[in-house]
Amino acid sequence: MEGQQKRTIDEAEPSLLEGVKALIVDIEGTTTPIGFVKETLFPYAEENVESFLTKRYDDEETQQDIKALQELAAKDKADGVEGVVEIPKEGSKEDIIKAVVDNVKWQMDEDRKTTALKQLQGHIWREGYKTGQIKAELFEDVGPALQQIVEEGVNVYVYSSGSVEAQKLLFGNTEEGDLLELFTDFFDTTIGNKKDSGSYKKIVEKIGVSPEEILFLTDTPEEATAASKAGLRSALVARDGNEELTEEHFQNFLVIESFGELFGDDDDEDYKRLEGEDNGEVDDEDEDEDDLGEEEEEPEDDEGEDEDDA
Ligand SMILES: CSCCC(=O)C(=O)COP(=O)(O)O
Ligand SMILES: [Mg+2]
Repeated sequence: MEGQQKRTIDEAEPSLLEGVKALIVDIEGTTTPIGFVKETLFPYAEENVESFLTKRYDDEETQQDIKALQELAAKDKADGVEGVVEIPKEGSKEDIIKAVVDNVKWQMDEDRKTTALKQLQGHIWREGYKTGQIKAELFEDVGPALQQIVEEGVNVYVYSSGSVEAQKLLFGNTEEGDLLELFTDFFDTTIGNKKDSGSYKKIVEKIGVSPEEILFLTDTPEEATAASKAGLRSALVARDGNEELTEEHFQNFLVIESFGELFGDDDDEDYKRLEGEDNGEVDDEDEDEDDLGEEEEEPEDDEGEDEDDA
């Protein structure tokens, strides 16, 4: 971000959460490193899709996943989508599985965010989380910040292209433990595309507060634009490993590098306590960095105002 005109939140500014009743967070690139999604989740789905389909072919859930992928492939073909891998509606189990696997690999190569692909991926990941092969990574500021936000009475929601089941698996199996209790509800592309403002209008109706009382955090400018068009507040999250934001994005949106920047002066210190930040002035003898659930003692001297560390 060197040389870019960043509209940061300086210490004199009020909390970005001022007047916010609901916070909606994106996952990939916002709460979770893109590297974890691309280097752990996606390879797991790709490597296991064939064995998963073979083992679970007759399950009702798998048959629904296959049907959704068949319908999508037929639609892609009719729409003239380049490179689409067709899936026959009928055929032997082996032929169908082969076509589905090829279609899934093609969609994943294109990083498509289709509901049909995302549903199947979630079902494949379930096994990986259950066996402990997958543990979800979060940026270190996320858990403590969300806990603080919930304690302040703000409801927290997720809106991701990953299926609701995949979202719950992720937040239920993080390296910091099960964080599901922090979230009020989850939304995925069954409500609509994340780049379509209509999706945010539907989410506003479901949440039941006015759009201007909702803050949406995402790494994707087109999603922030769509949310803003629906009347929500939105901010971009710039993380290591994310696509570079342009000068225009910095002009049009507030950009944060850590959820710690959401807090104003008043509650910043509470957040830092939860995060377990050691500024050299805290007696941390009994501190447990991983424990998001317990109150910790007040720092003896809390005048230090460190910058965030994203
Ligand atoms: C449970 S999220 C898995 C990651 C994923 O499949 C994805 O497409 C994430 O997209 P996002 O909308 O969270 O950026
Ligand atoms: Mg994202």
